[in-house]
Amino acid sequence: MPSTDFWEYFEFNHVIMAKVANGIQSFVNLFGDYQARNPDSAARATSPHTAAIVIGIISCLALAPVPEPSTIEVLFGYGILNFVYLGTLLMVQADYSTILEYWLLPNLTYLVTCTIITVVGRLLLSSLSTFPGPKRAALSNYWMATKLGNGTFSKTVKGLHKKYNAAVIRTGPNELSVNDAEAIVKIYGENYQRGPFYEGGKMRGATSIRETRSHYHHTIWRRIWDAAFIPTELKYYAGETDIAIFGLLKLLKKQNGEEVNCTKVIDEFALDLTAQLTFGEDAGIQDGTGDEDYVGAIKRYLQWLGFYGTMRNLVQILGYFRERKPVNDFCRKGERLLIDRQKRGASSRDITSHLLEKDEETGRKFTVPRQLAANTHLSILMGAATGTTITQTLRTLAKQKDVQKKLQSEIDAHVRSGGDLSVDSIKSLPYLNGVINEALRLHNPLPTGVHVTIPATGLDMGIYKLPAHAQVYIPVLTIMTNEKYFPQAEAFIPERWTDEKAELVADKRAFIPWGYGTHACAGKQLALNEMRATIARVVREFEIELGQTNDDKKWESKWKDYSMVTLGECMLKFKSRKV
Ligand code: HEM
Repeated sequence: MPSTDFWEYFEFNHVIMAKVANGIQSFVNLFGDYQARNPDSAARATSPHTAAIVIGIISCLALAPVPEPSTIEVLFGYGILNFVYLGTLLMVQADYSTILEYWLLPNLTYLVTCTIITVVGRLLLSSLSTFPGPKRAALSNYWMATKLGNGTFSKTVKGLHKKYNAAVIRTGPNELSVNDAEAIVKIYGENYQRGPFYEGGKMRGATSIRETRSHYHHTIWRRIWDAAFIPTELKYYAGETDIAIFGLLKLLKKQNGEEVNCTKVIDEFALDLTAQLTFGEDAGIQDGTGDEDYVGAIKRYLQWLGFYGTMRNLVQILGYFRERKPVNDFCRKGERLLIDRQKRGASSRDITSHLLEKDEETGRKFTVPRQLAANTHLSILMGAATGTTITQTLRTLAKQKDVQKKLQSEIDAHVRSGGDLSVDSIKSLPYLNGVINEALRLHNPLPTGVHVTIPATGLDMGIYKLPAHAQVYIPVLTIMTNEKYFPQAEAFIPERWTDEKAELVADKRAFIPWGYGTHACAGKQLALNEMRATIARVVREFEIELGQTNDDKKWESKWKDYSMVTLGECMLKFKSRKV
C-alpha cells in the first residue's frame, strides 16, 4: 500500500489529500454502517453504482453541448479524476475488496452508463436522428471508417440516397450527406469551418492547405499556392508536360500494340510529371532510376488514411505515438525529393519555388519544414489524382469506340487546319472538353465530398434544416450522377457539354469536380492542361482497344475510393494509327 511519502513524491498537497481521504473514509464507514443496518433496499439506493450512474449522466450532459470534445482532454480528465480517487482510496488503507467495490466496479458502471446514454442520444435524441441512414452509421464513425477503409464509401453513399430516396441522409453520428445542388452554394459558399474529417489528413503532425481548418492559415497559404499557377507559370509547366508526354508516347509505341497495364503506365507517368512540376526533377519512376515503390507507397498511404483518418478520436490519440508506417513511407519518399530540391536552390523553377516564397500581404511563409513538406506531398497526391482520371478516360475511350472516333476526327481536323497539339491550341476544342468533363463527372478522383461544419444557428434549406454543428458534405459521385441534374446520368455522353445535347445538363450547379468555394482546387488549370494534352496526343497517335485479359468485374472490384481513388489493373492496347 503506498504511503503519504508516495504522494509527496508527486508534489501533491498532502493536507488536502488527507482531507479528501478522510472524507472518503467517512463515506466508506457511513456506507458500511448503513449497509449493515439496511441490508436490502437502501444499499441499492446509495451504492457507489448509483453515484457512478449519476456522474455518468452529469458528464454526458456536460459534454453534449460541446461541438467537438477533444478526445485527449476527455481521457485526460477521466484519468486524472480516477487517479486521485484511486490514490485516495489507497491512502485510507482500503483493502482490495473495497477497491474493487468502490473503484473498479463503479468505473464499469460509469462506462456502461455513458455508453447507454451515448447510444440512446445518437439514435433517438440527436438533432440528426430525423434523417434516414444506417443505424450503425448513426452509432459510430467506425461505420464510415470501414467504408472508406475498404474503398466503397462513395458508392455506398450513392446506394443509400437511392435506397432511402432522400436528399439528406445520415452517414455518421454527426455526419450528413446532402445530395442537393441548391445546397452547394449555401454550404460551401459561406466559408464555414472545415469539418474534423480533415484532422486525419495531417502528415507527420503538419497540415497542408487542403487539411487546415484555420481560415487564417488557409487565406495566407492559398495566396502562396495561387502564385504557383499564374499564366506564365502554367505556360512553363505546359512545356514540361509536353516533354513528359513525348516520353509516354515513345513508351507506348515500343509496346507495338501489345497489351499494357495502363494504370501502371499512367500512374508512373503522372508521378514523374508531378515530381518534375513540384520539385523541378522527375521521380525517376519510368526510367527505373528512382524509388520504384513510390506509387505503391501512395496507394498504401491513401488506404491507411481512408480508415484511420476517418476515426478522429483514434487519430488524436495516435498523434502522441510514432507516426504509422504507411504515413512515414509516403512522406519520406517525398521528403527525399524535397531535400534534393532545396539543395538546388533558386536554380529550379517549379511549384516548390513558389511555396518557398513569402505571402506578399503578410510576409509569412511556410517556415516549419514539415508544413512545406505536407504541401508538396499534397501536390504529389493531386498529380496522382490527375493520373487516375487520365487512365479512366483512356479506358472509357477503349470501351466506347464511337466516342474515340469522334474525338480523333476533331483532333485530326484541328491538325489539318494548321493547329498544333500544344496546351494553348487545344484548350477550346469542344468535343475534347466534353470528354474531359464527362470523365471528371463520372470518374472523379475525389468522389467523397468536402466536409464543413454548420454554424451554431443551423442552416435552413426550406424543406429541411441542417442542424447546428453538424458535419455536412455534398457527395460528389452521387450528385454528379443524379438523374435530376444529368439525365441519362450513368452514360458517358460528351455531347451533353457541347451544343449537340446540351439538354442533358439540367443543372450545371451540380457539376463540382473541382470542389466549390475557398478550398476549390488551386491546380484546376494545371490538371486540365495535363489531361487535355495527354488525351489529345494519345488519341492522335493510337487506336485504343481493350486488352484480351481485360476483366470488367475485376476492374470494378479494384476501383477503390479511400477519399481519393486508386485503380486496379487496366489492360489496354495502343495500336499506332496511320494519320
Ligand atoms: C483531375 C485532377 C484534379 C481534381 C479532380 C482535383 C480536385 C480537387 C478538389 C475537389 C479539391 C478540393 C478538395 C477539398 O476541399 O477537400 C482540390 C483541392 C486542391 N487541389 Fe486539386 N484536383 C486535381 C488536380 C490537382 C493538381 C494537378 C494540383 C496541383 C498541385 C491540385 C492542387 C490542389 C490544391 C493545392 C488544393 C487545395 C486547395 C485549398 O484547400 O485551398 N489539384 N482539388
